[in-house]
Amino acid sequence: MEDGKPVWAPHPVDGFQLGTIVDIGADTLTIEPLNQKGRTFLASMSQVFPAEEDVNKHMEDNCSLMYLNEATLLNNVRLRYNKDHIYTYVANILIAVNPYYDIHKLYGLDAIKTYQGKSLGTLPPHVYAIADKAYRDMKVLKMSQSIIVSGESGAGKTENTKFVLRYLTTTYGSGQDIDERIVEANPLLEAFGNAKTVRNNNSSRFGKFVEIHFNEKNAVVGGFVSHYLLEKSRICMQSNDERNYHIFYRLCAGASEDIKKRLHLDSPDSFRHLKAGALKDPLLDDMGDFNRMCVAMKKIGLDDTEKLDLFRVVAGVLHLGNIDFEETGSSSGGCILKTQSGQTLEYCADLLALDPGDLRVSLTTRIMLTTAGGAKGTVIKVPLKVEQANNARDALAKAVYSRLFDHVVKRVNQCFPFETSSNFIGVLDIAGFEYFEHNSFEQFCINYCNEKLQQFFNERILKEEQELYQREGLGVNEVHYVDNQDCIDLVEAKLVGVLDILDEENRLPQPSDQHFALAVHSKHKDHFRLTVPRKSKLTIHRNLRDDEGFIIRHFAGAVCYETIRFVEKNNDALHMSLESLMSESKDRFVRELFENSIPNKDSKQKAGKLGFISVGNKFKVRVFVKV
Ligand SMILES: Nc1ncnc2c1ncn2[C@@H]1O[C@H](COP(=O)(O)OP(=O)(O)OP(=O)(O)O)[C@@H](O)[C@H]1O
Repeated sequence: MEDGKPVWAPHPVDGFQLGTIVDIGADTLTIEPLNQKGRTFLASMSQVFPAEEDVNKHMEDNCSLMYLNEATLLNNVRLRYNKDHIYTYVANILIAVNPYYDIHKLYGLDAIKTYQGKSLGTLPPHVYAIADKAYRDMKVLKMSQSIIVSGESGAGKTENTKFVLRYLTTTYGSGQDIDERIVEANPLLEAFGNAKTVRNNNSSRFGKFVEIHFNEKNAVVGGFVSHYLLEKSRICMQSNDERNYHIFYRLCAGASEDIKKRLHLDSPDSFRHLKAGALKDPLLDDMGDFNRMCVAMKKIGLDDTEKLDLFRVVAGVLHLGNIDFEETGSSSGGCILKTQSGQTLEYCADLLALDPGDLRVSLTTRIMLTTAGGAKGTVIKVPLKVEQANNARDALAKAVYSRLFDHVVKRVNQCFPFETSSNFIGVLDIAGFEYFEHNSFEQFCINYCNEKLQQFFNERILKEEQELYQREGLGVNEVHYVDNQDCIDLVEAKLVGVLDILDEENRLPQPSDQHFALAVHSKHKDHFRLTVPRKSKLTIHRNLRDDEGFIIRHFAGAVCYETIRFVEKNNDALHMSLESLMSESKDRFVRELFENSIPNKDSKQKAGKLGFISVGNKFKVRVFVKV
């Protein structure tokens, strides 16, 4: 940095501001802002960066900047964004800024044609250029390729994923309607897996990996979607200004009178699972979206019966949520259904083809199998308290809806079948690093996933590239980066990793979130990456006790996780009575949703308690085996 030349110095709102250095201290610099002469301030040396000669000139590739640092990168991206150039490269990585409006001709057919077969960098940065590079690499290297799309909620991940899919299927499709089906599958997935949140009114509440498969001639032959960690808590609870999954409101708004009658549907404010959140959003047109969704369903080959099956289960989940319980007042201490819930129970039983009596019993009692003594294997019905029955009702609603979502994904996959394929291009659309005021199990899994992606990035971009520079004797200065293996081990190591500690807790006769949090602290007392909430910089977290949470120092920052409900959220198993109730539904569609879900009978009898299916470990295996 030279005297008198502009530099970028920290700014509380804009990130950085231009100024000149007027004095140099031991570790600080005195800066005079260019637009506020005479109002100097001190800035730490490590936060002041050299600015480009011409701060108004932008580059298509950040690597072409004379000085590449955080401030010049941000300025370059901002200059370009202001001119509607939302894409910028950093070598072969693409940065995209969400414009929140349709930029004229940016994605049309002409643009698709322009990018076909063109090397990266020969045309303005574009998501199509990345898609084409993946295709050409697949063809030349004869190897499957993957594109990772990452960013915070609302950044534009899903939209860009869709552009990649559209580009590949339009450009390298086989001309059959399979190409169209791959694109048309999105509205269906979004109807069941997206919701309005405070950050995005069409937020994907699940991660997905979409594979486009190609034959030996490198033409599209089919596709396959894998999904990860649908946010189940949303089914029974939303914050004031958020909503449940789109399908619930669309069905209430758009179904014909006949269907509404058959499904006993009313307005959203008559359902407990909807009325806690925002019922409407001025930017969402539930009725129009319902009609568009039906068109998409038809295009991907769903007939009226299949459509009605989906709607029936959605309605069943809504009615289930309206069932209320009250204490019996008897010495058994159990509960019964409130009288006014009788009709709702009938509706629910009708829609899910269950025996109303069995549903009533399954919601208010829990079946236990004895494991010892003379009466080994005897069935005992344990009455549930009101709170336990509420939990059982909600657990059932979540289980039914998430099985339905699994089914939707499975059904979508049947729309673009392929027998064999030579290679695929995969697009991973998964939430970026998350840090809210309250962070729970979902944030924990997402941030663990991002920690793994960061490691992949470190290895692939920083380590391997630098090794290449060294081999070729380029004499490029070494770029230092923080190895995050210790953080990954903290989460996934066998037995002592947080995921295994949590599984261990779930297997205890009386698992508790508090015991789990304490076990995490005791197993990692002096771990650099882990500490207790009272060490947080934020008061809100400092108020948590040691048995209520932990802080993990991630690559992107420290996050305080509140461990309340970690144990519950980590268990995908339903109480045995509810599980068997569903798998004995008189309706084939409902029955099949619960097929293969009953854990091995012997293991259950051995355990003599509720089966356990680990959500955390399922997530760990599924995300990283695929990518
Ligand atoms: N390239 C784009 N052009 C125009 N609008 C866009 C573009 N990218 C995103 N948007 C707008 O921003 C909204 C949010 O984008 P998107 O749903 O892709 O975000 P996301 O990163 O996938 O968020 P989440 O993680 O919450 O699912 C879109 O519904 C769309 O209205």
